[in-house]
Amino acid sequence: MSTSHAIRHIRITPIAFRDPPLLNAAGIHEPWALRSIIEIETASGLVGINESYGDEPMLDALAKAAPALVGLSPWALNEMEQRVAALVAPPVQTASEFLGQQVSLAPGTHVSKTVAKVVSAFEVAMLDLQGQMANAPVVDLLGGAARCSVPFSAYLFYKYAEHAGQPYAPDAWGEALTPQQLVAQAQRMMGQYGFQSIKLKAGALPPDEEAAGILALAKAFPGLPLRIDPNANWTVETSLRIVEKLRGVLEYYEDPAPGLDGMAAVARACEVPLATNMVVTDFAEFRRNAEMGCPVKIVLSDHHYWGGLRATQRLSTLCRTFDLGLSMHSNSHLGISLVAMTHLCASVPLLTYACDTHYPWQDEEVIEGGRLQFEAGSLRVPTTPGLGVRLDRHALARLHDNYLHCGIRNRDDLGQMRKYDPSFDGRQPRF
Ligand SMILES: O=C([O-])[C@@H](O)[C@@H](O)[C@H](O)[C@@H](O)C(=O)[O-]
Ligand SMILES: [Mg+2]
Repeated sequence: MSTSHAIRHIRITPIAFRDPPLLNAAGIHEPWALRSIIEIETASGLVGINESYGDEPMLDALAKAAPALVGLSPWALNEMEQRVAALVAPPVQTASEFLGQQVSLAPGTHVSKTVAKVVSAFEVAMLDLQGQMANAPVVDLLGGAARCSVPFSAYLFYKYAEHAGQPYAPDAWGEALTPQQLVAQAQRMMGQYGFQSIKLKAGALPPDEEAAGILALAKAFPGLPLRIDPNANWTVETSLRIVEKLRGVLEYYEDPAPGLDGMAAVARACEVPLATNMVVTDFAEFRRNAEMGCPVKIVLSDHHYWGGLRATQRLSTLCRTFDLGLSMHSNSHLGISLVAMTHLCASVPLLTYACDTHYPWQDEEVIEGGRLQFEAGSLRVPTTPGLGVRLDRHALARLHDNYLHCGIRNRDDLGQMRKYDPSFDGRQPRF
């Protein structure tokens, strides 16, 4: 075997895993959630792994960018970023070309977001390789642990008992459409994971019903920090009316109204700090929030689309400079994403709130040893080299087979909701 650690081969494997019928502002989760598993292999036979989005545009972008890595050292993250940007982004136009066209190449547009996602997908796998080579956990490559475990929050959803068409047996969580069912869901999740704070995904039922849900949770879990996230499905007026009902109860108010202007209008009349994973999603949007006097006070980052673990560390420095809070957003994911997030959060001194995770909603895994174990709502930061988790190849083959047969290639919560209610129009803000 060669002693060179140059990157020789990149494998991208799309997978699908069971996902419950969770309601949100867009509609409802489909029976299968998609992810991609990234493997970067060196000439010496080491394999660095990662997990990212698995929709078709992401798979196309990963495939387009993968050749850029061949021959690179796993340490060459800056070079990787440049090569990926050159392959995924179109060539930069001159000012005169730009002025003559109706196109926007400003940061924050679709292309720069795609570059950030691809860079992140490769960066984490390269950090995993670096850790194996240096015999150090990823958190040490990021400057060392500021905490030895990372707190997560219970992430509650309104949900149906089963998927339309019943593609497999119903999940164990049952229906949650009333305050009582929501409290039962929370009790079950807290009992299993020991979380110390609660987030409710809102924007699905009429807002007063969702406010009643939060008030029932406040009564059932006195003193526990609570958050609500309607994903911008409420008007400014509704947002202000509901936050008044929830006076004294919320830790923060996540994306109540659409757009940074909508959030600013809510912020002007509301004392609860606003958090977002919708209107500050890249550095250009961060700048706009700062220029507006920071109506958003808490940035919910996500290394999968902010450009990786190091980019999120840079974001944390900015948050500290502007006196903003920082925590983490989540989508349906498995253990590799969770462990990458854990290394990152351990390395960021400024982590002001427990992070989101969809993990309790998944019952499948792609890593050896099965599901990661929480202690009192927190995950211990691995101390073994790299990410500290390895691919279970049998599980990978099974989840890839799910992908081949599930028939889903892009997430479509709106289309899925129309299977239950053909008149559902997905209009936003709906309330
Ligand atoms: O999984 C969902 O339904 C969530 O609504 C997700 O898509 C959001 O991106 C996310 O969890 C959020 O906090 O907005
Ligand atoms: Mg959110």
